[in-house]
Amino acid sequence: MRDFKIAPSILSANFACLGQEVEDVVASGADIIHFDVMDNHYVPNLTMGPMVCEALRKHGITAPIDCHLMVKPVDRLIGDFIDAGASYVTFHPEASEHIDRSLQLIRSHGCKAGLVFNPATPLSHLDYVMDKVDMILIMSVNPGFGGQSFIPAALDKLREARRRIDASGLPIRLEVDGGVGPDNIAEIARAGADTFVAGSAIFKARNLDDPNRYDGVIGKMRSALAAS
Ligand SMILES: O=C(CO)[C@@H](O)[C@H](O)COP(=O)(O)O
Repeated sequence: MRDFKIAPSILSANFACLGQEVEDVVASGADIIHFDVMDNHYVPNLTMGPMVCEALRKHGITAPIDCHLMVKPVDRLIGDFIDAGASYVTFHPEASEHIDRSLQLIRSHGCKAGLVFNPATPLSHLDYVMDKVDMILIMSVNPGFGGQSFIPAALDKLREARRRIDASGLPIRLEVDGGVGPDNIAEIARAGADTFVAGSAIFKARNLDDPNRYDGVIGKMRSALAAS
C-alpha cells in the first residue's frame, strides 16, 4: 500500500480560532496541514500570508505545513514562507517567469518544492524539472475557493503524473486538491494520488460527540484508502 497522507485545507477552518482548529485536526489524525495562500491577483480571492504560518508555528504546531502559493509573481514571497515555517512550498508554473529558478530557490532554503497544475495546465511543465520537485499537486478544481466539485478529468491527469513519477524513480509525492472527500478518495487513490487535500469535507464534519475532533471523517477517509 502507498504511504497515504491526509492534508486538511485550513481554508475551510474557523479562522477565528485557527490555532485550535489546526491542533484539533492534527490530534484527529491529519498528517499535513494544507495552507492556501491567495493574492486576489493570480486567483480571485484573498487569504493569508506568512505571518499566519509563523503564528501557527509559535502556537506549537509541529506537523508539516504545505504552503500552496496562488500568488503571482511568486519568487519574492518564497523566502518569507520558508522563514515562517513552511515544510513544502508549491507554486503554479504560470506564476513564475523561471520555473527552474523558483524550484531551486525553494530547495536552497532546505524546503521541499512543488509544482501545481490547474485543470487546464499541461504536465509538460515537468519535462525538464522532474529532478527538482518533491511534490506534484494536481488541482481537481479551478483554484480560488473551497467547496467546489471534483473535476473528473483530474483522474486521467493523476494517472499520467503517476506514470511520470514511477518512470523517474524519484520519491515525489502526488497530491490532489479540490472536491476530495470520503466518497471519492478511493477512486482518486487508484488513479495514483498519495496525498489528499480536503477542506470542506473535513472541516464541515466535526465529530458529533466532540466538536473539537474530526476523527470520524478522517477515519472514513483512511478506511476508504485502505480498501482502495
Ligand atoms: O486550493 C484550494 C482551492 O483553491 C483548495 O485547497 C480548497 O481549499 C479545497 O477545498 P475543498 O474542495 O476540499 O472544499
